[in-house]
Amino acid sequence: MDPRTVHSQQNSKSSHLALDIGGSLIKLVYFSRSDECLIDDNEGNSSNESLVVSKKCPVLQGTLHFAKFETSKINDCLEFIMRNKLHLGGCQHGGSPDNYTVKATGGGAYKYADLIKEKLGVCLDKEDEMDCLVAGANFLLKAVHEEAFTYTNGRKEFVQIDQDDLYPYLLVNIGSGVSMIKVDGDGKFERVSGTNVGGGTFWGLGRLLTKCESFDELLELSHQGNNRVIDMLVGDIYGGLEYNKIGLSSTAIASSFGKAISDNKELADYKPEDVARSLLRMISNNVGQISYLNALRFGLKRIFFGGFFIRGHAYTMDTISVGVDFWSKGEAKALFLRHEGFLGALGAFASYENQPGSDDPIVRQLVQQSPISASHTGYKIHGSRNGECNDNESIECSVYVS
Ligand SMILES: Nc1ncnc2c1ncn2[C@@H]1O[C@H](COP(=O)(O)OP(=O)(O)O)[C@@H](O)[C@H]1O
Ligand SMILES: CC(C)(COP(=O)(O)O)[C@@H](O)C(=O)NCCC(=O)O
Repeated sequence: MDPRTVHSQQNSKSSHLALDIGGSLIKLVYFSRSDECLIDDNEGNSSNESLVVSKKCPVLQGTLHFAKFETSKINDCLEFIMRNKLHLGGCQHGGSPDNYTVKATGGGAYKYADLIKEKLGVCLDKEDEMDCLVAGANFLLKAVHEEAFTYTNGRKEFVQIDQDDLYPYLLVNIGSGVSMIKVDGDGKFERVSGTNVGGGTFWGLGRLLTKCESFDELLELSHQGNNRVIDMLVGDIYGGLEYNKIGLSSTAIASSFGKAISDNKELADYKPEDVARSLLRMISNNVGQISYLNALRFGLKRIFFGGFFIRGHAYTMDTISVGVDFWSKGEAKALFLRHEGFLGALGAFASYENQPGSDDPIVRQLVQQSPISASHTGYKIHGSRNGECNDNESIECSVYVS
Protein backbone atom coordinates (compact mmCIF):
# COMPACT_ATOMS: atom_id res chain seq x y z
CA MET A 1 0.00 0.00 0.00
CA ASP A 2 1.36 3.36 -0.96
CA PRO A 3 1.66 5.43 2.26
CA ARG A 4 0.82 8.61 0.34
CA THR A 5 -2.54 7.14 -0.46
CA VAL A 6 -3.34 6.29 3.13
CA HIS A 7 -2.17 9.67 4.38
CA SER A 8 -4.22 11.56 1.86
CA GLN A 9 -7.27 9.48 2.62
CA GLN A 10 -7.03 10.02 6.36
CA ASN A 11 -7.04 13.78 5.93
CA SER A 12 -10.16 13.93 3.89
CA LYS A 13 -13.63 12.56 3.44
CA SER A 14 -13.76 9.27 1.59
CA SER A 15 -16.68 8.15 -0.43
CA HIS A 16 -17.77 5.59 -2.95
CA LEU A 17 -15.64 2.58 -2.47
CA ALA A 18 -15.78 0.15 -5.40
CA LEU A 19 -14.28 -3.33 -5.49
CA ASP A 20 -13.16 -5.70 -8.20
CA ILE A 21 -12.60 -9.09 -6.63
CA GLY A 22 -10.76 -11.20 -9.18
CA GLY A 23 -9.29 -14.67 -9.25
CA SER A 24 -5.90 -13.37 -8.08
CA LEU A 25 -6.28 -9.82 -6.78
CA ILE A 26 -8.79 -7.54 -5.13
CA LYS A 27 -8.71 -4.05 -6.54
CA LEU A 28 -10.14 -1.06 -4.64
CA VAL A 29 -11.01 2.39 -5.96
CA TYR A 30 -12.29 5.14 -3.73
CA PHE A 31 -12.60 8.90 -3.86
CA SER A 32 -11.54 11.25 -1.11
CA ARG A 33 -12.61 14.85 -1.00
CA SER A 34 -10.03 17.40 -0.12
CA ASP A 35 -11.90 20.55 -1.01
CA GLU A 36 -15.18 21.88 -2.29
CA CYS A 37 -15.70 25.20 -4.03
CA LEU A 38 -17.66 27.09 -6.65
CA ILE A 39 -15.99 28.13 -9.84
CA ASP A 40 -17.29 30.09 -12.76
CA ASP A 41 -16.20 28.20 -15.80
CA ASN A 42 -17.00 31.17 -18.00
CA GLU A 43 -13.94 32.81 -16.51
CA GLY A 44 -11.85 30.09 -18.00
CA ASN A 45 -10.54 30.05 -21.49
CA SER A 46 -13.61 29.15 -23.50
CA SER A 47 -11.43 27.85 -26.30
CA ASN A 48 -10.27 25.18 -23.90
CA GLU A 49 -12.89 22.52 -24.52
CA SER A 50 -12.32 20.88 -21.17
CA LEU A 51 -13.74 23.88 -19.37
CA VAL A 52 -16.84 24.44 -21.46
CA VAL A 53 -19.63 24.60 -18.90
CA SER A 54 -21.82 27.62 -19.20
CA LYS A 55 -22.78 28.17 -15.61
CA LYS A 56 -21.34 28.32 -12.14
CA CYS A 57 -20.75 24.81 -10.96
CA PRO A 58 -19.58 23.34 -7.69
CA VAL A 59 -16.33 21.51 -7.82
CA LEU A 60 -15.16 18.76 -5.59
CA GLN A 61 -11.42 18.59 -5.35
CA GLY A 62 -10.15 15.26 -4.37
CA THR A 63 -8.32 12.13 -5.22
CA LEU A 64 -9.21 8.80 -6.72
CA HIS A 65 -7.24 6.22 -4.79
CA PHE A 66 -6.24 2.79 -5.94
CA ALA A 67 -5.18 -0.16 -3.85
CA LYS A 68 -4.84 -3.89 -4.34
CA PHE A 69 -4.60 -6.99 -2.19
CA GLU A 70 -4.13 -10.63 -3.02
CA THR A 71 -7.53 -12.31 -3.10
CA SER A 72 -6.18 -15.07 -0.89
CA LYS A 73 -5.54 -12.37 1.74
CA ILE A 74 -9.05 -10.96 1.63
CA ASN A 75 -9.06 -10.50 5.40
CA ASP A 76 -6.21 -7.96 5.12
CA CYS A 77 -8.25 -6.11 2.56
CA LEU A 78 -11.36 -6.07 4.73
CA GLU A 79 -9.30 -4.85 7.66
CA PHE A 80 -7.92 -2.02 5.54
CA ILE A 81 -11.44 -1.04 4.49
CA MET A 82 -12.67 -1.15 8.07
CA ARG A 83 -9.69 0.75 9.49
CA ASN A 84 -10.25 3.54 7.00
CA LYS A 85 -14.06 3.33 7.18
CA LEU A 86 -14.20 3.14 3.41
CA HIS A 87 -17.33 1.01 3.43
CA LEU A 88 -19.33 3.74 5.14
CA GLY A 89 -18.84 6.37 2.47
CA GLY A 90 -20.93 4.84 -0.28
CA CYS A 91 -24.63 4.70 -0.89
CA GLN A 92 -26.97 4.36 1.99
CA HIS A 93 -30.59 3.36 1.70
CA GLY A 94 -32.33 4.30 4.91
CA GLY A 95 -30.72 5.20 8.23
CA SER A 96 -29.10 2.00 9.42
CA PRO A 97 -25.47 1.08 8.64
CA ASP A 98 -26.90 -2.29 7.64
CA ASN A 99 -28.30 -0.61 4.58
CA TYR A 100 -24.98 0.49 3.14
CA THR A 101 -24.10 -1.01 -0.21
CA VAL A 102 -20.79 -1.11 -1.97
CA LYS A 103 -20.41 -1.58 -5.72
CA ALA A 104 -18.46 -4.67 -6.58
CA THR A 105 -17.54 -6.67 -9.64
CA GLY A 106 -15.52 -9.79 -10.50
CA GLY A 107 -16.24 -13.36 -9.48
CA GLY A 108 -15.41 -12.61 -5.85
CA ALA A 109 -18.39 -10.26 -5.63
CA TYR A 110 -20.45 -13.46 -5.64
CA LYS A 111 -18.01 -15.72 -3.84
CA TYR A 112 -17.29 -13.39 -0.93
CA ALA A 113 -20.63 -11.55 -0.61
CA ASP A 114 -21.54 -13.38 2.62
CA LEU A 115 -18.10 -12.91 4.18
CA ILE A 116 -18.18 -9.19 3.40
CA LYS A 117 -21.67 -8.83 4.82
CA GLU A 118 -20.53 -10.63 7.95
CA LYS A 119 -17.28 -8.66 8.42
CA LEU A 120 -18.21 -5.20 7.15
CA GLY A 121 -21.97 -5.29 7.52
CA VAL A 122 -22.48 -4.06 3.97
CA CYS A 123 -24.15 -5.67 0.97
CA LEU A 124 -22.40 -5.83 -2.36
CA ASP A 125 -24.20 -4.30 -5.27
CA LYS A 126 -22.92 -6.55 -8.04
CA GLU A 127 -22.01 -5.19 -11.43
CA ASP A 128 -21.16 -7.31 -14.46
CA GLU A 129 -17.42 -7.78 -14.93
CA MET A 130 -17.34 -7.13 -18.68
CA ASP A 131 -19.56 -4.04 -18.34
CA CYS A 132 -17.15 -2.73 -15.72
CA LEU A 133 -13.99 -3.47 -17.72
CA VAL A 134 -15.35 -1.56 -20.69
CA ALA A 135 -16.70 1.32 -18.59
CA GLY A 136 -13.35 1.58 -16.79
CA ALA A 137 -11.36 1.55 -20.03
CA ASN A 138 -13.60 4.14 -21.70
CA PHE A 139 -13.45 6.34 -18.63
CA LEU A 140 -9.64 6.26 -18.52
CA LEU A 141 -9.24 6.75 -22.25
CA LYS A 142 -11.57 9.74 -22.32
CA ALA A 143 -10.90 11.48 -19.07
CA VAL A 144 -7.38 10.85 -17.90
CA HIS A 145 -4.46 12.66 -19.38
CA GLU A 146 -1.54 10.51 -20.45
CA GLU A 147 -3.29 7.24 -19.76
CA ALA A 148 -2.49 5.22 -22.87
CA PHE A 149 0.97 4.62 -24.21
CA THR A 150 2.90 2.54 -26.69
CA TYR A 151 6.03 0.69 -25.72
CA THR A 152 8.67 0.21 -28.39
CA ASN A 153 12.37 -0.47 -28.09
CA GLY A 154 12.30 0.28 -24.39
CA ARG A 155 10.53 3.61 -24.90
CA LYS A 156 7.19 4.56 -23.48
CA GLU A 157 5.30 7.08 -25.58
CA PHE A 158 2.01 8.55 -24.42
CA VAL A 159 -0.71 8.62 -27.02
CA GLN A 160 -3.21 11.43 -27.30
CA ILE A 161 -6.59 9.82 -27.71
CA ASP A 162 -8.92 11.57 -30.13
CA GLN A 163 -12.35 11.33 -28.49
CA ASP A 164 -14.02 11.19 -31.88
CA ASP A 165 -11.81 8.40 -33.09
CA LEU A 166 -11.70 6.07 -30.10
CA TYR A 167 -14.00 3.30 -31.35
CA PRO A 168 -13.87 0.56 -32.28
CA TYR A 169 -10.99 -0.96 -30.38
CA LEU A 170 -10.03 -4.30 -28.91
CA LEU A 171 -9.68 -4.44 -25.14
CA VAL A 172 -7.56 -7.30 -23.88
CA ASN A 173 -7.71 -7.77 -20.14
CA ILE A 174 -4.93 -10.04 -18.92
CA GLY A 175 -5.98 -10.99 -15.42
CA SER A 176 -5.91 -14.54 -14.08
CA GLY A 177 -7.43 -15.50 -17.44
CA VAL A 178 -7.74 -13.32 -20.51
CA SER A 179 -10.83 -11.64 -21.98
CA MET A 180 -10.87 -10.01 -25.40
CA ILE A 181 -13.60 -7.48 -25.94
CA LYS A 182 -14.49 -5.54 -29.06
CA VAL A 183 -15.58 -2.12 -27.87
CA ASP A 184 -17.82 -0.03 -30.11
CA GLY A 185 -18.96 2.68 -27.71
CA ASP A 186 -20.11 3.37 -24.17
CA GLY A 187 -21.81 0.19 -23.04
CA LYS A 188 -21.55 -1.17 -26.59
CA PHE A 189 -19.28 -4.15 -26.72
CA GLU A 190 -18.95 -7.86 -27.39
CA ARG A 191 -16.61 -10.31 -25.68
CA VAL A 192 -15.20 -11.90 -28.82
CA SER A 193 -12.64 -14.26 -27.34
CA GLY A 194 -10.56 -15.26 -24.38
CA THR A 195 -7.86 -17.63 -23.31
CA ASN A 196 -7.22 -19.56 -20.16
CA VAL A 197 -3.48 -19.02 -20.59
CA GLY A 198 -3.04 -15.74 -18.75
CA GLY A 199 -1.63 -14.08 -15.67
CA GLY A 200 -2.70 -16.90 -13.38
CA THR A 201 -0.86 -19.34 -15.64
CA PHE A 202 2.32 -17.28 -15.47
CA TRP A 203 2.21 -16.99 -11.72
CA GLY A 204 1.02 -20.57 -11.10
CA LEU A 205 3.40 -22.33 -13.48
CA GLY A 206 6.18 -19.95 -12.51
CA ARG A 207 5.74 -20.80 -8.86
CA LEU A 208 5.79 -24.52 -9.58
CA LEU A 209 8.88 -24.25 -11.74
CA THR A 210 10.96 -21.74 -9.79
CA LYS A 211 9.70 -22.02 -6.20
CA CYS A 212 9.34 -18.23 -6.10
CA GLU A 213 7.24 -17.04 -3.20
CA SER A 214 5.73 -13.92 -4.67
CA PHE A 215 4.66 -12.64 -8.04
CA ASP A 216 7.10 -9.75 -7.77
CA GLU A 217 9.95 -12.15 -7.05
CA LEU A 218 9.05 -14.14 -10.17
CA LEU A 219 8.89 -10.98 -12.26
CA GLU A 220 12.24 -9.82 -10.88
CA LEU A 221 13.74 -13.23 -11.58
CA SER A 222 12.52 -13.13 -15.18
CA HIS A 223 14.28 -9.80 -15.50
CA GLN A 224 17.63 -11.45 -14.86
CA GLY A 225 17.09 -14.46 -17.10
CA ASN A 226 17.89 -15.37 -20.70
CA ASN A 227 15.13 -17.21 -22.54
CA ARG A 228 17.45 -18.42 -25.28
CA VAL A 229 18.87 -21.00 -22.92
CA ILE A 230 15.43 -22.61 -22.67
CA ASP A 231 13.61 -21.68 -25.87
CA MET A 232 14.38 -23.41 -29.15
CA LEU A 233 15.10 -20.73 -31.73
CA VAL A 234 14.74 -21.01 -35.50
CA GLY A 235 18.53 -20.77 -35.67
CA ASP A 236 18.88 -23.75 -33.30
CA ILE A 237 16.94 -25.84 -35.78
CA TYR A 238 18.37 -24.36 -38.97
CA GLY A 239 22.03 -24.43 -37.98
CA GLY A 240 22.20 -20.72 -37.19
CA LEU A 241 20.36 -19.71 -40.36
CA GLU A 242 17.11 -17.84 -40.68
CA TYR A 243 14.10 -19.32 -42.48
CA ASN A 244 13.60 -16.36 -44.70
CA LYS A 245 11.11 -17.92 -47.07
CA ILE A 246 8.45 -17.93 -44.33
CA GLY A 247 9.66 -14.73 -42.69
CA LEU A 248 11.36 -16.18 -39.63
CA SER A 249 14.65 -14.76 -38.42
CA SER A 250 17.22 -17.04 -36.81
CA THR A 251 16.44 -15.49 -33.41
CA ALA A 252 12.67 -16.05 -33.60
CA ILE A 253 11.40 -18.58 -31.06
CA ALA A 254 10.52 -21.75 -32.91
CA SER A 255 9.41 -23.60 -29.79
CA SER A 256 9.01 -22.17 -26.31
CA PHE A 257 10.87 -24.32 -23.77
CA GLY A 258 11.95 -26.55 -26.68
CA LYS A 259 15.64 -26.51 -25.77
CA ALA A 260 14.98 -28.01 -22.39
CA ILE A 261 14.42 -31.38 -24.06
CA SER A 262 17.10 -31.24 -26.71
CA ASP A 263 20.07 -30.34 -24.56
CA ASN A 264 22.25 -32.81 -22.76
CA LYS A 265 21.84 -30.93 -19.52
CA GLU A 266 20.67 -32.13 -16.16
CA LEU A 267 17.35 -30.63 -15.10
CA ALA A 268 19.14 -28.92 -12.22
CA ASP A 269 21.33 -27.07 -14.74
CA TYR A 270 18.39 -24.97 -15.89
CA LYS A 271 18.37 -21.74 -13.97
CA PRO A 272 15.11 -20.46 -12.46
CA GLU A 273 15.70 -17.01 -13.93
CA ASP A 274 15.92 -18.42 -17.47
CA VAL A 275 12.79 -20.51 -16.89
CA ALA A 276 10.94 -17.43 -15.60
CA ARG A 277 12.03 -15.44 -18.61
CA SER A 278 10.88 -18.11 -21.08
CA LEU A 279 7.57 -18.43 -19.34
CA LEU A 280 6.92 -14.71 -19.37
CA ARG A 281 7.87 -14.57 -23.03
CA MET A 282 5.68 -17.55 -23.94
CA ILE A 283 2.58 -16.17 -22.28
CA SER A 284 3.05 -12.60 -23.47
CA ASN A 285 3.66 -13.84 -27.01
CA ASN A 286 0.63 -16.08 -26.96
CA VAL A 287 -1.69 -13.36 -25.67
CA GLY A 288 -0.22 -10.92 -28.21
CA GLN A 289 -0.83 -13.37 -31.05
CA ILE A 290 -4.41 -14.25 -30.11
CA SER A 291 -5.13 -10.56 -29.61
CA TYR A 292 -3.81 -9.73 -33.03
CA LEU A 293 -5.88 -12.53 -34.63
CA ASN A 294 -9.00 -11.12 -33.02
CA ALA A 295 -8.12 -7.60 -34.10
CA LEU A 296 -7.70 -8.95 -37.62
CA ARG A 297 -11.04 -10.76 -37.40
CA PHE A 298 -12.84 -7.48 -36.82
CA GLY A 299 -10.52 -5.09 -38.65
CA LEU A 300 -9.41 -3.32 -35.46
CA LYS A 301 -6.24 -1.29 -35.53
CA ARG A 302 -5.83 -0.56 -31.84
CA ILE A 303 -5.49 -3.08 -29.09
CA PHE A 304 -5.52 -1.78 -25.51
CA PHE A 305 -4.02 -4.16 -22.97
CA GLY A 306 -5.11 -4.07 -19.35
CA GLY A 307 -4.99 -6.40 -16.37
CA PHE A 308 -2.45 -6.79 -13.63
CA PHE A 309 -0.39 -9.38 -15.47
CA ILE A 310 1.31 -6.55 -17.34
CA ARG A 311 2.29 -4.68 -14.23
CA GLY A 312 4.07 -2.00 -16.29
CA HIS A 313 6.79 -4.57 -16.87
CA ALA A 314 9.12 -3.63 -19.71
CA TYR A 315 9.79 -7.11 -21.05
CA THR A 316 6.11 -8.08 -21.01
CA MET A 317 5.07 -4.93 -22.86
CA ASP A 318 7.95 -5.24 -25.28
CA THR A 319 7.07 -8.85 -26.11
CA ILE A 320 3.40 -8.01 -26.66
CA SER A 321 4.24 -4.94 -28.77
CA VAL A 322 6.76 -6.77 -30.91
CA GLY A 323 4.32 -9.67 -31.39
CA VAL A 324 1.44 -7.43 -32.47
CA ASP A 325 3.73 -5.46 -34.76
CA PHE A 326 5.25 -8.61 -36.28
CA TRP A 327 2.01 -10.47 -36.99
CA SER A 328 0.14 -7.42 -38.22
CA LYS A 329 3.10 -6.29 -40.33
CA GLY A 330 2.93 -2.94 -38.58
CA GLU A 331 -0.82 -2.49 -39.22
CA ALA A 332 -2.04 -2.87 -35.62
CA LYS A 333 -0.74 -1.15 -32.48
CA ALA A 334 -0.47 -2.46 -28.95
CA LEU A 335 -1.32 0.18 -26.36
CA PHE A 336 -0.98 -0.06 -22.60
CA LEU A 337 -2.76 1.73 -19.80
CA ARG A 338 -1.27 3.36 -16.74
CA HIS A 339 -4.10 2.13 -14.54
CA GLU A 340 -4.03 -1.24 -16.28
CA GLY A 341 -5.20 -3.33 -13.33
CA PHE A 342 -8.06 -1.10 -12.22
CA LEU A 343 -10.41 -1.12 -15.20
CA GLY A 344 -13.04 -3.28 -13.51
CA ALA A 345 -12.88 -1.40 -10.22
CA LEU A 346 -13.13 1.95 -12.01
CA GLY A 347 -16.10 0.68 -13.97
CA ALA A 348 -17.77 -0.40 -10.74
CA PHE A 349 -17.00 3.02 -9.25
CA ALA A 350 -18.52 4.75 -12.26
CA SER A 351 -21.63 2.60 -11.93
CA TYR A 352 -22.63 4.56 -8.81
CA GLU A 353 -24.12 6.92 -11.36
CA ASN A 354 -26.82 4.35 -11.92
CA GLN A 355 -27.83 4.37 -8.27
CA PRO A 356 -31.40 5.65 -8.14
CA GLY A 357 -32.39 8.24 -5.60
CA SER A 358 -28.98 9.12 -4.26
CA ASP A 359 -28.21 12.73 -3.42
CA ASP A 360 -24.50 12.39 -3.46
CA PRO A 361 -22.89 15.00 -5.69
CA ILE A 362 -20.43 12.58 -7.22
CA VAL A 363 -23.30 10.41 -8.29
CA ARG A 364 -24.95 13.36 -9.96
CA GLN A 365 -21.74 14.35 -11.60
CA LEU A 366 -21.29 10.91 -13.07
CA VAL A 367 -24.84 10.91 -14.33
CA GLN A 368 -24.07 14.05 -16.19
CA GLN A 369 -20.92 12.79 -17.76
CA SER A 370 -21.46 12.85 -21.50
CA PRO A 371 -20.36 9.75 -23.35
CA ILE A 372 -18.95 11.88 -26.14
CA SER A 373 -16.15 13.68 -24.45
CA ALA A 374 -15.02 14.56 -20.99
CA SER A 375 -14.49 18.05 -22.32
CA HIS A 376 -18.20 18.72 -22.80
CA THR A 377 -19.45 17.12 -19.69
CA GLY A 378 -18.68 19.60 -17.00
CA TYR A 379 -16.47 16.86 -15.71
CA LYS A 380 -12.76 16.99 -15.80
CA ILE A 381 -10.15 14.86 -14.22
CA HIS A 382 -6.60 16.08 -13.94
CA GLY A 383 -4.19 13.21 -14.12
CA SER A 384 -1.32 13.88 -11.81
CA ARG A 385 1.29 11.23 -11.50
CA ASN A 386 2.60 10.29 -8.12
CA GLY A 387 5.40 8.16 -9.40
CA GLU A 388 6.53 6.05 -12.27
CA CYS A 389 5.23 2.66 -11.28
CA ASN A 390 1.72 1.56 -12.13
CA ASP A 391 0.81 0.42 -8.65
CA ASN A 392 -1.69 2.37 -6.62
CA GLU A 393 -1.26 5.43 -8.76
CA SER A 394 -3.77 7.93 -7.40
CA ILE A 395 -5.37 10.56 -9.61
CA GLU A 396 -5.94 14.08 -8.42
CA CYS A 397 -9.43 15.04 -9.51
CA SER A 398 -11.57 18.05 -9.97
CA VAL A 399 -15.10 16.82 -10.07
CA TYR A 400 -17.49 19.33 -11.58
CA VAL A 401 -21.00 18.98 -10.36
CA SER A 402 -23.51 20.70 -12.56
N1 LIG B 1 1.03 -9.09 -6.23
C1 LIG B 1 0.51 -9.96 -7.11
N2 LIG B 1 0.05 -11.14 -6.68
C2 LIG B 1 -0.49 -12.02 -7.53
N3 LIG B 1 -0.58 -11.80 -8.87
C3 LIG B 1 -0.14 -10.64 -9.36
C4 LIG B 1 0.41 -9.66 -8.50
N4 LIG B 1 0.73 -8.61 -9.26
C5 LIG B 1 0.41 -8.91 -10.52
N5 LIG B 1 -0.10 -10.14 -10.61
C6 LIG B 1 -0.54 -10.76 -11.88
O1 LIG B 1 -1.80 -10.25 -12.16
C7 LIG B 1 -2.73 -11.29 -12.38
C8 LIG B 1 -4.09 -10.88 -11.90
O2 LIG B 1 -4.48 -9.75 -12.62
P1 LIG B 1 -5.88 -9.06 -12.36
O3 LIG B 1 -6.09 -8.10 -13.48
O4 LIG B 1 -5.92 -8.50 -11.00
O5 LIG B 1 -6.85 -10.28 -12.52
P2 LIG B 1 -7.93 -10.94 -11.55
O6 LIG B 1 -9.10 -10.02 -11.67
O7 LIG B 1 -8.17 -12.27 -12.17
O8 LIG B 1 -7.38 -11.03 -10.17
C9 LIG B 1 -2.16 -12.48 -11.67
O9 LIG B 1 -2.62 -13.69 -12.21
C10 LIG B 1 -0.68 -12.28 -11.87
O10 LIG B 1 -0.27 -12.73 -13.12
C1 LIG C 1 -13.50 -15.92 -16.25
C2 LIG C 1 -12.80 -14.58 -16.36
C3 LIG C 1 -13.70 -13.60 -17.09
C4 LIG C 1 -12.57 -14.05 -14.93
O1 LIG C 1 -11.84 -12.84 -14.95
P1 LIG C 1 -10.41 -12.66 -14.18
O2 LIG C 1 -10.67 -12.88 -12.70
O3 LIG C 1 -9.46 -13.66 -14.72
O4 LIG C 1 -9.96 -11.25 -14.45
C5 LIG C 1 -11.43 -14.71 -17.08
O5 LIG C 1 -10.59 -15.49 -16.32
C6 LIG C 1 -11.47 -15.26 -18.50
O6 LIG C 1 -11.95 -14.60 -19.38
N1 LIG C 1 -10.89 -16.46 -18.71
C7 LIG C 1 -10.72 -17.03 -20.03
C8 LIG C 1 -11.76 -18.08 -20.28
C9 LIG C 1 -11.79 -18.44 -21.75
O7 LIG C 1 -12.27 -17.66 -22.56
O8 LIG C 1 -11.29 -19.51 -22.10
